[in-house]
Amino acid sequence: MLKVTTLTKAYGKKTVLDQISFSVQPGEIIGLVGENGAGKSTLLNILATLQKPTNGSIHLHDKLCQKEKQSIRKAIGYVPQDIAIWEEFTVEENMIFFEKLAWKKLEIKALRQLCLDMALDKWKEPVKTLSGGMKRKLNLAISLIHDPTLLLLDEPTVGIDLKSRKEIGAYLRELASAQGKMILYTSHDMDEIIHLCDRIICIGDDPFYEEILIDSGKEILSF
Ligand SMILES: Nc1ncnc2c1ncn2[C@@H]1O[C@H](COP(=O)(O)OP(=O)(O)OP(=O)(O)O)[C@@H](O)[C@H]1O
Repeated sequence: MLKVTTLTKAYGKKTVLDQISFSVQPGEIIGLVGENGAGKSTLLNILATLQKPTNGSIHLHDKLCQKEKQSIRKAIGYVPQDIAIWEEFTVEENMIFFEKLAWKKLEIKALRQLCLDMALDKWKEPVKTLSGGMKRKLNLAISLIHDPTLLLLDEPTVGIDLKSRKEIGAYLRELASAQGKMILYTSHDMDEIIHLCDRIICIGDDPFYEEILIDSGKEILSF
């Protein structure tokens, strides 16, 4: 379980995240929404242990993340907004490269299966020839190499076509329900958020998001 308690982040005098508390159970997909600059990426960065909170605590599987950073990182898969893969390498070479950096080792067959699971079959193609959607799928596959229990996805489907979005959504649902992964997911696509997520966290002062989600039937937490 992930437990976030009264988490606050300030940059100088500006408080971006103010006393945020929530928990995530295995198998849950949580949507994070809010206007540009509301603090969604900041929250994901803090959960990924890449930034320190100003106050508050985060526990993952009962371990305090601020204290046990190294072991906590093994349980986290993080896909930032910007695609971070080698353009000149093939899909296969990228997967092998990142497998070498991962703490858990996987056979090539298993690496390939990770890509196939999300309908990415261009194994021998250079990444520079892939579409944006395929690159996002590869980024996601890379984040899964070490079999994390917590997946943090910052706009994983931005700018990609409906079919690829549906494929990624279906795969995330499968990861949550079949493998019990906890997924935190940001998107500006409210239909996608409503369709995919079990619960939704609205960040920021603007009530706009809460208002348009109110009829979704989903549990909404606002901060
Ligand atoms: N290193 C930093 N120093 C100072 N301010 C920062 C820093 N990083 C982010 N901010 C500010 O914190 C606020 C939240 O930024 P963040 O990127 O988390 O928002 P976001 O909700 O992810 O936005 P978007 O939807 O545009 O991706 C913004 O006002 C941003 O300018």
